[in-house]
Amino acid sequence: ACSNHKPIAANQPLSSDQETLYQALGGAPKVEQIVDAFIKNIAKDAQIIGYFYDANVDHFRQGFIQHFCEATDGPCTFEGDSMHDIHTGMNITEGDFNRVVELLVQSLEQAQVSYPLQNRILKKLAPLRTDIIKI
Ligand code: HEM
Repeated sequence: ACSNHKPIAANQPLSSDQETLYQALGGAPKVEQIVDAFIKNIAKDAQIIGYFYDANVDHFRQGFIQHFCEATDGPCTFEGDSMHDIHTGMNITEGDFNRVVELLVQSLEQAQVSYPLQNRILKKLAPLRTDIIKI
């Protein structure tokens, strides 16, 4: 009886209209796929790679995954410093910010994220612009 019912995990909402962006994307495996593609795209980009010259890639990967998870309403809390504190001092230009967003969009394409979900992600990240670029 009831074998047609999907089991409901304790941490999931009961109906799909409560689905978070994180869940719609496909959760942790998809976020990791996106972030790994993003890191490769940064590594290949002559305009941006210089910013990461002294960065610890494993630390960046963990932090970016956690931040992305929280930003998409996933079950995570970003434990790092504020976006402003992390990026201030890097003197990031508007053009370089835009380029990083482009590299992120490329990563979303590579991970086969649909356009509607891409737009929902960009909407979450757009407000961070003023925290990240140099004033
Ligand atoms: C929406 C845009 C962005 C988001 C959401 C974002 C988010 C993050 C996060 C979560 C971290 C890791 C913090 C940690 O756990 O320590 C980080 C680090 C970093 N970000 Fe961004 N970032 C953005 C844009 C940029 C841009 C435009 C640049 C440069 C052009 C940049 C350069 C860096 C660098 C170099 C680090 C590594 C710092 C280090 O570990 O030494 N970020 N960012």
